[in-house]
Amino acid sequence: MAHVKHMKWWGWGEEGVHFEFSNKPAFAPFVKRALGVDLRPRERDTIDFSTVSVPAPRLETDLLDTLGGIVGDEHTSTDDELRVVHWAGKSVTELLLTRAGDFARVPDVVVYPADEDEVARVVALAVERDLVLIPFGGGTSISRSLQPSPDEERTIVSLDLGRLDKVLAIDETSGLATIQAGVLGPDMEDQLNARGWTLGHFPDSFTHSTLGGWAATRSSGMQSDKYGDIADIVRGMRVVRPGGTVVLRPLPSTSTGPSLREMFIGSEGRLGVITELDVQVHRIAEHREVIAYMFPSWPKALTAMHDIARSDVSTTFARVSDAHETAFSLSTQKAATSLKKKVAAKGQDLLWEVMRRRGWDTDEMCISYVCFEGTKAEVERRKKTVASIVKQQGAIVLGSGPGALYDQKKFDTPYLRDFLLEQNTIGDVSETAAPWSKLTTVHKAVYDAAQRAFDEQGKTGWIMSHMSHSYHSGACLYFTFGYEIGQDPHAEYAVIKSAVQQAFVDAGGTLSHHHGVGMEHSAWMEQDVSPEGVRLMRSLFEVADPGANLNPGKIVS
Ligand SMILES: Cc1cc2nc3c(=O)[nH]c(=O)nc-3n(C[C@H](O)[C@H](O)[C@H](O)COP(=O)(O)OP(=O)(O)OC[C@H]3O[C@@H](n4cnc5c(N)ncnc54)[C@H](O)[C@@H]3O)c2cc1C
Repeated sequence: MAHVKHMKWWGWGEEGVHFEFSNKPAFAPFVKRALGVDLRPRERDTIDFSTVSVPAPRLETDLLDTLGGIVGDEHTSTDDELRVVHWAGKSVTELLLTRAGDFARVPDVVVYPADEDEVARVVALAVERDLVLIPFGGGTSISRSLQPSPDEERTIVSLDLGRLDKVLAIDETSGLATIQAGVLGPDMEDQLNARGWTLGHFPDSFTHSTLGGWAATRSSGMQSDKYGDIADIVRGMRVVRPGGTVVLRPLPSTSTGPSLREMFIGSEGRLGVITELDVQVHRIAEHREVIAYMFPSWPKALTAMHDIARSDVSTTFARVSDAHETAFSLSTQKAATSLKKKVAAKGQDLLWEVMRRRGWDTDEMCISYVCFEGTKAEVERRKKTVASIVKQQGAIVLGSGPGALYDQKKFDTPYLRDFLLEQNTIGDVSETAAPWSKLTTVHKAVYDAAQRAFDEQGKTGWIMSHMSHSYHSGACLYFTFGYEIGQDPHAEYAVIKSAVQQAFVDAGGTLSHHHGVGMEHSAWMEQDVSPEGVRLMRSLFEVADPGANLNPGKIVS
């Protein structure tokens, strides 16, 4: 079998890695206060695969042989657990269905091509035999862009790109790297770092997602302020389609009609299989620091973030949590065990006391992290400018200690959702982007909508948010919400998630800044890009894929 790393079948990340709260004394009281839930110690470390039953593969034996003839028998599989690993991404809906073994339809076979030629032969076979082909990167989709339609009658092939995992070349003069699409984030960074380069693209899902997946979902990483979204980073690509391969050369810019590059970015497997990308890479920064600041209120914090974005200071990221998310962050602090940590904790208590004396309402304070990269001198200069901007809004500089901690913990949070599910509690996220002039309105509209949805269902719910990913004209607002699961998990989730999504578009935001559309968000597409926009997109998919063989039903139904 192909040596490709996969996440656990029942949740996020690696077996044996969990969110742990026993070493975080403020966490259980916080959850009780916010959600009314009494946390229990974790009862199990894994879920036994034999607790679920998987529909038998539906495929003709000659098809398995034919696929084996293309990629090698050892690179095809009809194994139940592997098919379940490939059946869906990691949205809450999918996690609930997976844990319950509620699989309407799973891929019938998983194939692992070794190169573009094998991908092309599998794509041609899919059209010839009328199969459904779903490209699979790391399986981290959070918008149901992998899950097959429940009533799909045809044989479903999951095309796992995991063996296409190499950095092929670096044009060191231009800072352009040619990289295969199936490489996982950490493997790619290792290969680039070994030659002194970085892509600088770090989504929260970085550890388990792939370059091809990022391009196919129009991803954005936490350092997009400096490195850009994936749409800015990708300069060229190769896309295998039923009729041939589209080759877009790496060009800094071009005026050759509507952009095919833009058309493939975000196409979620519906227009072909991305096999290779040319991406802008950067020399690893000489010096990097993340500095934390505390603001007295959300409006002041947002003003400071906007002032940073419109100043001439280049930050790698600038983000700020609202008061609810700040309270959550503080609740996840570990118990102070060493003398050094005890002194730091005492220092924090004293700082809060000083703030109260200054008239701060500590329930309203908002923590912010700003990252600086460059030479030591550049970083010092930028830190000074940002300090003067944030001080105009009354912020206190907390320094690099909390910033370093944030930097280390940034990829741990995804494990929290599985932990909460075990506690019969939903914790999920929805994100948007809006112009600076509308961010406050969007923030309030989402809070109000979520509260109404919680009230409607008699739930004690919690919502929190941060602002990140700044642009000249606006920024992303990222919301996390939670509540205890009741009688009908899917119906309750639909009400709350829909309320949040609808508030985005009603208040002037987009349905998603970086999670993509899939099946989860397609209901809002007409409101996002207009009915005529959806008609145009649908026509494109119909013409580009008349047999609906390529990941049908995603983005627009
Ligand atoms: C906990 C969590 C945190 C997340 N944080 C972020 C974040 O910070 N930023 C962000 O942008 N996203 C984030 N996501 C969403 C997700 O990680 C992204 O959508 C990511 O880009 C998906 O990459 P993947 O390799 O896992 O793709 P997959 O999930 O395997 O596939 C996603 C879609 O892309 C298609 N696809 C994959 N590879 C190819 C290919 N080579 N050619 C054509 N189509 C392809 C698939 O068919 C599918 O439609 C998060 C998700 C989770 C669960």
